[in-house]
Amino acid sequence: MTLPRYFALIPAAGIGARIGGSTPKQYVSIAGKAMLRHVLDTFSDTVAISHTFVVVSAEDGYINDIMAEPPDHHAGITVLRVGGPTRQLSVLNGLHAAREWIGDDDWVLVHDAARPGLNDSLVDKLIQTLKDDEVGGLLAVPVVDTLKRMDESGRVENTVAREHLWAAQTPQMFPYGLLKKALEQAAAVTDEAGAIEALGLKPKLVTGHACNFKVTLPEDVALAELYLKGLV
Ligand SMILES: Nc1ccn([C@@H]2O[C@H](COP(=O)(O)OP(=O)(O)OP(=O)(O)O)[C@@H](O)[C@H]2O)c(=O)n1
Ligand SMILES: C[C@](O)(CO)[C@H](O)COP(=O)(O)O
Repeated sequence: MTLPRYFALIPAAGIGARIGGSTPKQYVSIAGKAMLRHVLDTFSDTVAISHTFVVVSAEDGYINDIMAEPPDHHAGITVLRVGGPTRQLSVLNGLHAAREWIGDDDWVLVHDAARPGLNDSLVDKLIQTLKDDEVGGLLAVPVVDTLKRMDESGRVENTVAREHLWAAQTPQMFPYGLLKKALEQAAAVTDEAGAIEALGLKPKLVTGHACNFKVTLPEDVALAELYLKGLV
């Protein structure tokens, strides 16, 4: 019996509209290197990860420079120029493109290139927690703020009960065959777990960390810099 392997798949085909700027967000330099490079190095440094697939747009003009940078430990990385119009389609296109290398029972860890603060300890924690799980799961953090729903005039509609509410992070880790089927069948979802839930399954929540936040808005770059320089 062969043991399941663990593959990383990095959707990195966005344009970073909310952060602005001329450079796609995943290539913005933070603490001396591009966000995507931080992510690729984390998975390269994670012993359990057999190989990493990074999904970029067909016209991406940055990835070749990233892959050319030393140290040359990019042997375990394959660039897939199959990015789609949505994150969901970029991930699904990547799964299809990688089908020769990944078995249905192998695990796929999908991680946003926009979360450069991920570290190998969090990846190992996710793998160790889920490796015998029937479904898979995701890193997430419990909501600690009181949540308000806004009405059309910009005022509070109501307060949303925050008990049992968690903010999803990535990686989100599922068996290749299940994940591919779920994403093929799902209507528009903003994360892999949503597609799995649509099958009637319940992904497991694994506590992540604030350092693994998604760089989305301009002010997020400075915070990511602090984390990646070890200043917080
Ligand atoms: N069509 C898309 C859209 C997003 N992503 C990736 O999905 C991750 C999370 O998406 P997000 O933070 O929304 O990035 P962008 O879509 O680039 O940002 P924005 O929504 O502000 O344009 C990012 O690594 C992004 O590159 C992708 O691969 N393909
Ligand atoms: C996958 C994700 O990071 C989980 O919180 C989030 O859904 C991505 O959303 P985005 O709008 O594509 O950044």
